[in-house]
Amino acid sequence: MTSDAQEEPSKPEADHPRHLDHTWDEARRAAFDAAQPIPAGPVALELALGRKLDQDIVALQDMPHYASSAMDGWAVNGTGPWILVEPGTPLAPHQASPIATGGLIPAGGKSVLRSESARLDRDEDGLPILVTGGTARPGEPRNGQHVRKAGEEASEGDVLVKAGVVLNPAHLALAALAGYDELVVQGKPLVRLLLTGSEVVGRGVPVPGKVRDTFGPQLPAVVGMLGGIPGGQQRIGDSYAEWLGALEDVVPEVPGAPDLPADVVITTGGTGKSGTDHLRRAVAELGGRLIIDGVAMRPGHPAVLAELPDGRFVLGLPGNPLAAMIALSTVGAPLLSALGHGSMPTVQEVPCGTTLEPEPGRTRLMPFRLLYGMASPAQHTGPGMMRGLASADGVMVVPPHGVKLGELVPAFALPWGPPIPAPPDPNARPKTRSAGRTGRTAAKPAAAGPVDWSELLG
Ligand SMILES: Nc1nc2c(c(=O)[nH]1)N[C@H]1C(S)=C(S)[C@@H](COP(=O)(O)OP(=O)(O)OC[C@H]3O[C@@H](n4cnc5c(N)ncnc54)[C@H](O)[C@@H]3O)O[C@H]1N2
Ligand code: MOO
Repeated sequence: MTSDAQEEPSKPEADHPRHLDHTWDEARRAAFDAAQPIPAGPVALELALGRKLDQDIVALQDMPHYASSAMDGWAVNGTGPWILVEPGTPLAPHQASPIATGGLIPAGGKSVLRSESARLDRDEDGLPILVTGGTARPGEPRNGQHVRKAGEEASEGDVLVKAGVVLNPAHLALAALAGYDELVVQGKPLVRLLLTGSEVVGRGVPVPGKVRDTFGPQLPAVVGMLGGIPGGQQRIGDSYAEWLGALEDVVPEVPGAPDLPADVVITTGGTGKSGTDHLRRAVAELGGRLIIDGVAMRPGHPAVLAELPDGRFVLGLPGNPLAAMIALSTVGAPLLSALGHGSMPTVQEVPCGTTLEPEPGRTRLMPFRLLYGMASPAQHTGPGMMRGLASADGVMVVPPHGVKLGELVPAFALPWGPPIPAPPDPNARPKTRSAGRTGRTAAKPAAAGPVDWSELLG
């Protein structure tokens, strides 16, 4: 937030009750525990892609539900020559009527003669008749030939897709074929974005004092990757009235967004404690409760999680771009996972490629790059930067007591990146050299311990 945006009287930090920040682990746990899985419900077919089916898709009737022609040609009864009758009229033996692919086989129709196997002729009285010809093979049309029988794909009541399946495009097509307009799927959180800051511009190269919005282009995608449904974004300036109005409005009019209340509102900016940072005050005025108010970590320290009386969660991400993504990974990922029936996002271990000195009282979240299997802190990872994260392989969770070169350090993968490879098993026996390989020079002696490669990162 810029100082020219200060409309409200300054509220000194002393006005806010002091509390102890959550540790990084506590914050994750608190966010996960605060949420109940969203119950299953019906969603329109076109919105069901990627959702987990909660109720079997059952054939509502035989599929196909009527016998139809598989070819353009003639529906016929019995053997030819056939007398022509109007399409759709019941066919007596030796009668035929024109039919198109997919057309309903008329009563009495036993088979379909393809147009290229048929020829129109005249009988001795000069009346039009249909005879086989062209490409017709002997015996064509056999009984039932080129007829798609009713119930050939499924009988009424058959299970077409079992509950628990994650719906792909073909499932949706199958459900449509079966006549469904909606499917009952497992709950998933709808997430609206409230991007704040009068200095933030949405397009072009910003002039001094203005910054280009980093959240609009990335947050909807990341919300989706973390198991949420992106539900549109609103932009407001820095006044308290705008903050309060936007949080009060349960179903704001946002172009292209669903006409539904959000489960989570993610705000960006305004998490500080100056007079121009309004998140906490707006939450309090709306009768909400703070679940997390600061995390003992860097960056992302001022992250906030609150719950409003109507059940909406408000996740307050700091305005600094990297700090926001770290806060989203720490608090948002467990929250969205819990709301969407998921488990606590995994944290694994990776060998650290450098020594990181202690920093008592806070966990450092450091984007890293893997070099020779070891995590080396990325460059350009100031709270307002994105360059380091953009090329990172994951984020190290460096404990307050630091970590030594070669030690395992907790780490998590990026929502858009591949999993972090498992560290080598220290109990695995070293591979023996093949006895057949002779005449090679001896390998260089291995380094006594791990090597700090972090200087190589540009
Ligand atoms: N006196 C103190 N000042 C600050 C403290 C502190 O403890 N005492 N904490 C710092 C930390 S840490 C962080 S993080 C930020 C939190 O800032 P806010 O959440 O209040 O956000 P703003 O002040 O509105 O903006 C901060 C920064 O981010 C830029 N910004 C905002 N929105 C966007 C966007 N959509 N795209 C790109 N950049 C954005 C904004 O221009 C500011 O530069 O507070 C520190 N200050
Ligand atoms: O969250 Mo702030 O740096 O810790 O940018």
